[in-house]
Order: sequence, then structure tokens, then C-alpha cells
Amino acid sequence: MSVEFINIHKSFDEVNGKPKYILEDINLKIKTGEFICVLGKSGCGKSTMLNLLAGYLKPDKGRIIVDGVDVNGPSAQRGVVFQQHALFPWYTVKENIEFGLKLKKHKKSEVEKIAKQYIDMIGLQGYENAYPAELSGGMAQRVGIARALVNNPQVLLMDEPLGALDAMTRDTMRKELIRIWQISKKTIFFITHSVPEAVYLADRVILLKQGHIAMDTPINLVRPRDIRSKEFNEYVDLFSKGLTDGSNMDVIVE
Ligand SMILES: Nc1ncnc2c1ncn2[C@@H]1O[C@H](COP(=O)(O)OP(=O)(O)OP(=O)(O)O)[C@@H](O)[C@H]1O
Repeated sequence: MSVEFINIHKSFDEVNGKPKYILEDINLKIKTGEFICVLGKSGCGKSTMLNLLAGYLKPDKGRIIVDGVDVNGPSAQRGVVFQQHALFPWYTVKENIEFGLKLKKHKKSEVEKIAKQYIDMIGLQGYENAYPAELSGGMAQRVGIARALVNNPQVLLMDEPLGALDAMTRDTMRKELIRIWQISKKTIFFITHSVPEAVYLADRVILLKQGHIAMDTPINLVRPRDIRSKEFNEYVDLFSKGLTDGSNMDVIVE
């Protein structure tokens, strides 16, 4: 599904009777199946953009259009994965994945078949009956991703989904995510603080700065990407410079 932000303005407060815009005049077109990474300093409005697209927030002005239809609230077409995977601790891996489907009143045999398909996709065969407390952070996050995928959303919204993981697991999960994306062909809107993560994952990087799109840059590198290559690191330098402007930075440059 394609996504379009048109003239989006969003404020939470007013200053001297005027809205204090967190996002101001955001215009962005995302193609079906495109992997977009949004980079930006803390507080620049990344999550606000994601929450608007998810339908959790309403813009002051402007429209968000998904495949020709205005976003007016949350929809199963748009699956969300957060940094904290929010699994039900009292449910097993299989039950957590089945939960969303059960709500839609599928047949039991169908629910089991779909859950199995997603357990295979995330490589957790053998852990079907494990509880979240028995899983590593990376495994739990994979369950979180499967739970978002199970309703077959056409757009996947990911808010720092790998942020809480250690460096090695994070690296594995990036590769895993590319594999899942290549199989499922979803449109992905992915927020990160990590410049190399954005360069590794994205078809296109959007750099947000003080509520504006400061850069909108395609990554012209074949996959799988070599993080040690000169070209990869030229992109990392480009976005790092774009973010810092010589000022104090809170960006991870691994
Ligand atoms: N519900 C809300 N009410 C009031 N202010 C809010 C609300 N949500 C976000 N803000 C403010 O909007 C600004 C942007 O927040 P947002 O969470 O979008 O930033 P972010 O770029 O995702 O930051 P981070 O990288 O730290 O998650 C911040 O100044 C934040 O305090």
C-alpha cells in the first residue's frame, strides 16, 4: 500500500495563542513495498509522525492517505511494532501470535495454521509453548513482529523496534527484518536513532529536523549491504553531518 502525508501540521500546545507545531508542513510519498527509515534527534517528531499514520493521533491540518483512502483512525491494514514488545506474559508464544487472529473469529484450525506459518517465518519453531519470560529480547521482539504481521497488514509501522536489544542481537534482527520484508513485501515505516541501522535497512532515509523533513535520500546500495564498505560509510557520514550540524548530538554512530 502507498502512503502519502500531505501538508501535515501537528501541535500539542499553544504559545501566545498560536499552535506550537511539532510537525510543520510535512509532505511525503511512500511507494507500495518501500522500506522507509526515519532518522532524527530525540524530540524531533518521529513518533508523532508514526502515531499520525497509525491513526492514534489526528493532525491539526493536512491529510494522510493510504492507498487512496484518508486515515481516520487505527486500522488492521497498519500494524504497529513498538520498542517494548508488549507481549502478554501469561500467554505462550503461540497464544500471543494467535491472540490478534482469534479476535477476528477465524476457525480454530485456520488460526493454528496461520500461527504456525508465522512461527516458521520468525524462526521460533520449538518455542511455540514458551512464555515471554523464557525468551531472549531478540526472540520476544520477533514474536512482537509476528503478532503485528499475523493480520497481514499492508503497512508495518515500527517505532525503534530494535532499540532495546544488545548490539549482536540487533545486528541479527536487522538481517532478519530484511528477510521478512523481502518475503512479505510490506511497506515499512521504521523509526531509528541509529544512522548505520537506517543505511543498512532503508530504500530511502527521511531525516527529520525540528518538525521538518531536512533530507529525503534514497540509498542506492545492493542488499545485503556491507557495513564496512566505503559507499556504506559515505551514507553514514552524510546523515551524521545532516543530524549534527556541528551541535551536540544524541545520535548513535556505531
Ligand atoms: N501526547 C503529547 N502531548 C504533548 N506533547 C507531546 C505528546 N507527544 C509528543 N509530544 C512532544 O512532541 C515532541 C516530539 O515528540 P516525539 O515523541 O514525536 O519525538 P521523537 O522524535 O519520536 O523522540 P524520541 O526519539 O525521543 O522518541 C516532543 O517535544 C514531545 O514532548
